[in-house]
Amino acid sequence: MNLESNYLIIEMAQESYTHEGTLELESGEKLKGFELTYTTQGHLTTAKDNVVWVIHALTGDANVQDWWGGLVGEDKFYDPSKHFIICANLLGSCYGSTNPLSTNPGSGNPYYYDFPSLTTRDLAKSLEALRIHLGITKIHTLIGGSLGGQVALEWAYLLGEQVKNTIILASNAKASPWIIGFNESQRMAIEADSTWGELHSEAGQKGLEAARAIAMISYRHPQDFAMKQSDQEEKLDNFRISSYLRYQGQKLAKRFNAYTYWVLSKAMDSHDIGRGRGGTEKVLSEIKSKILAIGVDRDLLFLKEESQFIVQFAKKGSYREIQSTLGHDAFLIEYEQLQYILSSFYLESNSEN
Ligand SMILES: CC(=O)SCCNC(=O)CCNC(=O)[C@H](O)C(C)(C)COP(=O)(O)OP(=O)(O)OC[C@H]1O[C@@H](n2cnc3c(N)ncnc32)[C@H](O)[C@@H]1OP(=O)(O)O
Ligand SMILES: N[C@@H](CCO)C(=O)O
Repeated sequence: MNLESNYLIIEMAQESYTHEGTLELESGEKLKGFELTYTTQGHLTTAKDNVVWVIHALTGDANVQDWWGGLVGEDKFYDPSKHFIICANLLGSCYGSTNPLSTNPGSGNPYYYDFPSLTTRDLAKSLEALRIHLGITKIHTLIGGSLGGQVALEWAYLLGEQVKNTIILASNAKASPWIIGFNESQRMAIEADSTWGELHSEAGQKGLEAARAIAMISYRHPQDFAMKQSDQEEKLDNFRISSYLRYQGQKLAKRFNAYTYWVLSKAMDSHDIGRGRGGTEKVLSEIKSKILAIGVDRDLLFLKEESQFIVQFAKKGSYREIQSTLGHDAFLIEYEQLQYILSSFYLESNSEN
């Protein structure tokens, strides 16, 4: 794609990047080539200073407007008439990038259970390969929530001066035992599915439904369920929340697979920006970009204190908070607050320059 073109691209373009070389993974395993599907919107200025790179969460994809439409799009906060917006489907994810159902060049069959384990550092490394391929030398804003925030923080460390603003929503610098515990219980649900271990794309799908139901409890706050899922009539069984969680499980299983869920939830567990680099505090203090960490007051999964911890050690860090009964998922839904927080951050940031 020609990033220098003066032709104004407002429409979203979806492309695929093929990395021919071997990706050396943190585990010591190697991925012999990989593909990343990515989208771009808007056009790069001559000064190449308007790149907004968005990183999706666990089950998101490269079509950022589909899942963050209140923030990205025409006349929205990140507007393609001003910004050059890039979003790539994460390595391991099933929305067009190399994942466990892709063909293993070693065997000619899908990887299935032989797909290598990935860390957030590996995910950042694969995005770095795409950045180099696109010739992007400066990222104005790198932004992501949850798993996307973890990958963004990792990448911000690697990028050094090449990123100006890093915005981390409902995320952390190191996976907590609480998060790993939730993910482990979800993987146990997948393992308990008798089809898990079979060699086909549908293996573990019922387990995935249960995994999503468990996850939904961690993505929302009890107040949200009390408001939306309380039964009006007196009941002994068939509660509204039960139907909600079952529905959410089925909804995910229709668009996702258990293999990718396994790989990306493991990547989330692996997250520790300090590993092998002298510790979390040291690494946070070495990140060159400004960091805005946005916590959610009632996030029960990624606690707001974990966001506050990031800015406590970052050299140029600030913290803002979303107030929401939604809990963790608020970063995907509370657009008004997000716009206010982002506007005030850029205003403050620009006045310092
Ligand atoms: C191809 C793709 O989809 S790409 C990937 C899209 N997803 C992502 O990018 C990940 C990020 N997004 C998300 O996680 C989610 O979309 C969120 C958090 C933003 C919103 O979640 P939602 O499920 O839409 O919201 P919510 O929790 O309010 O649930 C609403 C759904 O539950 C249903 N529902 C609500 N209560 C009940 C109940 N008691 N029983 C059964 N169903 C119920 C609603 O009818 C609605 O169904 P619908 O999604 O078919 O319209
Ligand atoms: N609701 C998000 C996960 C929480 O970050 C998703 O499905 O990707």
